[in-house]
Amino acid sequence: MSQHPPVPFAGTVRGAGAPAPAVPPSSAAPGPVPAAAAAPAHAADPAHAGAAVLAARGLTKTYGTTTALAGVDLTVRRGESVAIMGASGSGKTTLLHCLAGIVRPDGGDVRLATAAGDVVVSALNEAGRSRLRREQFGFVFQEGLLLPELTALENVAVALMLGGAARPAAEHAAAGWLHALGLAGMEHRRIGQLSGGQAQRVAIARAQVTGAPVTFADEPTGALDSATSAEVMDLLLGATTGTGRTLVVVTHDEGVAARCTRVVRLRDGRVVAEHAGGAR
Ligand SMILES: Nc1ncnc2c1ncn2[C@@H]1O[C@H](COP(=O)(O)OP(=O)(O)OP(=O)(O)O)[C@@H](O)[C@H]1O
Repeated sequence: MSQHPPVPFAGTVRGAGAPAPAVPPSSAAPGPVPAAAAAPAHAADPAHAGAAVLAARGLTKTYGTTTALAGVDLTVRRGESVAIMGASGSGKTTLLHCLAGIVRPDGGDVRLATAAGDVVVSALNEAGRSRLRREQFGFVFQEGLLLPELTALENVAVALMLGGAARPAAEHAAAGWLHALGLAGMEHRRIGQLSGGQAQRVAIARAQVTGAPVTFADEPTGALDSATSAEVMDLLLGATTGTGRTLVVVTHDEGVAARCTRVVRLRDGRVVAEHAGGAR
């Protein structure tokens, strides 16, 4: 994993307008619910439930002489939580990065269904993929994506501000998510002043505040103890599939996979098994 340079929020391409802040899940603790907030219309639309949101066909990726992906087909449906598992080096992170438009595959393609029509993610240039990542995807990684010099509130609000939202509206929406995820009172702490589990909650809030239909998580609980890990997974699932959105999670943890609706197992860059997870 350390060899990847994931920078999901890099780039300065601006969308046509500010993204609408998403509403925290209603089951979460009451809080200052963001005004005029709504997830994208298609995110929880029953008419779209179960429809393919991401489809990868024949994905290949090599690094020098190392084959990371050797022809992967994978369809992810709206509202699913898909766990990608496999031994170290089997290609999990590379697959996640290809699906999310962080790296371009050498061969095959990735298609994303959006409200505006299908997008061939793998055919976009870096600017297009950067914009897509900002508008369509949320990211919860084990490390490195929260900005340590910013507060929890600023880290969440920046996801909206990168899309053009005004600071007050972005901070209002961010506060709603932080409150919903149990971080009321910690809004103004810097990331280094939070525990690992609290920092992951900030990452979840940032991934959800834009209403992104698909969230990608890479070992989101890898650095957490088992009790905190269960809490973070509860919150991550509640914020994504709990509101009709979609989660793709790379994990070594069978406990995390058991919470998902589907498990995909990789070996040597190929899908070798696929089965329902415990959540189905
Ligand atoms: N940027 C890179 N440069 C060179 N080789 C790479 C790069 N990224 C990944 N690889 C190689 O591609 C293969 C797949 O890596 P990947 O990180 O996708 O595996 P993984 O299943 O996520 O592993 P882990 O569980 O250890 O994170 C590995 O052999 C890895 O060393």
